[in-house]
Amino acid sequence: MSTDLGRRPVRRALIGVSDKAGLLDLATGLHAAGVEIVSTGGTAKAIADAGVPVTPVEQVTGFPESLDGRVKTLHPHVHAGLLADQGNPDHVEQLRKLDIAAFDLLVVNLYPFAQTVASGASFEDCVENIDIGGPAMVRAAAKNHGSVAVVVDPARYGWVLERVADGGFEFEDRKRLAAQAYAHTAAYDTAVASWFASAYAPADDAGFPDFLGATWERADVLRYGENPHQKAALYKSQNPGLAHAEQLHGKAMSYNNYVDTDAARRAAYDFAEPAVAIIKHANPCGLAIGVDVAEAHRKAHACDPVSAYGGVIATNRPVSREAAEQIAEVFTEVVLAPDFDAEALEILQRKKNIRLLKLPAAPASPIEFRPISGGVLLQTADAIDADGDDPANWKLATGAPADEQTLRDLEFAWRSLRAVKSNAILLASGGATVGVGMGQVNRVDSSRLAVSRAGDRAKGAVGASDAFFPFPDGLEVLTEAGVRAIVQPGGSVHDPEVIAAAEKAGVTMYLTGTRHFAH
Ligand SMILES: NC(=O)c1ncn([C@@H]2O[C@H](COP(=O)(O)O)[C@@H](O)[C@H]2O)c1NC=O
Repeated sequence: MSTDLGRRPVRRALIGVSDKAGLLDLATGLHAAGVEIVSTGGTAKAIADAGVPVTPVEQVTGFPESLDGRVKTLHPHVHAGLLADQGNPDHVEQLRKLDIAAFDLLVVNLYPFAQTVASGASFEDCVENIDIGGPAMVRAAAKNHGSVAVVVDPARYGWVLERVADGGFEFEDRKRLAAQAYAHTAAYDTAVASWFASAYAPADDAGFPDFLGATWERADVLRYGENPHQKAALYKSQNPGLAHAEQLHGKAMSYNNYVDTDAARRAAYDFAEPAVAIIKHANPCGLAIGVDVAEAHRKAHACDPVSAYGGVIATNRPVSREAAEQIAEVFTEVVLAPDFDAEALEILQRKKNIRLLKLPAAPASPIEFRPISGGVLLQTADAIDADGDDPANWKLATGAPADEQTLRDLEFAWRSLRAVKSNAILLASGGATVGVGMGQVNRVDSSRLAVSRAGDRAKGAVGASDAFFPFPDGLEVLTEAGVRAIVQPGGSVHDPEVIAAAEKAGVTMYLTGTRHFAH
């Protein structure tokens, strides 16, 4: 039971920290407030070196720190001092008889396990960096939050000193600290368990581990969800990505802004050349590459200026003044970029309603998750690096080999398809989309949509299809509109008829052998 003992003064603190940042200020402040400090080896040394009195934990346990630090605090004199309920007279009496002094405050941060793994350290070094004694103390103190305040976050040290000076922690403070402490040890254990499971993932199960753990921390509560009657929040993981973007300007991001911006980020960051993606409802209404962001934006915007209104823009290069001036002319919800030139920022900041996000390019996660009811699906990410993504490996099924510019457009169209929800048909010209058909339940309708969006621009454009044409009809919609070269995976039982239709229309058609569905 955790008795509500109200505000409790801090008389005795136990400190054992791997990350020594802020330690000396904390120890100095605690000492000045009359708190007795007990510490583990390295921590005690750092405190003593700064001239602050400290009791080594060995003096409390009467046992030397041993086994290369594997046993320091794992002792009844420490754990009874952390677990005794000060509101329980029997506990207090037992401590007195055992001659054990209680702790009022525990400050711990754990061995840097995740950082050690990330550094590429050996398996043995990673194992050695699994903290055992630290989590045991944190969990003990958190359980006993009625009596003990537990601090795992160095960012809280200043607040800790304020509280100590103010007569101690309130019960509500200790409860909140305990919740944070359990979240901390849970995240730590999850990282260890996931790493271990991955290290021993059975090779005959394609390397998928038996256990998969992930933890998220709430970063924001959003105004509402996909619709105004839905509640929503943003949680961050440890992995890089949109959830970690820095917002430089504008109103708070909405749920739909996040969904669209993530789609835009994925589309734009797929290209090596300066690229701009304009996204509405998670699909591109314009995608283009150019010599710079401004040109790419002009071309992407021209694809479908009507739909681009209220869109979300992502680019893979810093936004220039010229690009910012263009963007400022169109009502835009979000602009995401690795950076913004100073003048660009000034121009866009004049727009009250635009949100500006800065997010450096980071390697895309090699694994994709999709929650389903009762579980989650995992797959390796659909990167553009399969053999079939290299035009050198494409098979010319019919027509004359494409000239250099046409081949470049086909390659652009093929790469851009990944950003389009299936069934995807994409028409492109000069490194820009000119008509996109997406999200239809058959390929003919997607073809019609792409052609109708492109209008006259379909004539002479190239076309790409994310999966094979099951019948000639979809392809014929494109060729009748004047599309002159097509790239598609091939592989339908009706390929001969599809190829014959392309031949009859006199177009060039390449088969990639690779498919890029995105549902
Ligand atoms: N084994 C133990 O009894 C033990 N007790 C505390 N620790 C950890 O030792 C670190 C502090 O050690 P030092 O003060 O020696 O730098 C902290 O990260 C703490 O979580 C321990 N180390 C690992 O398990």
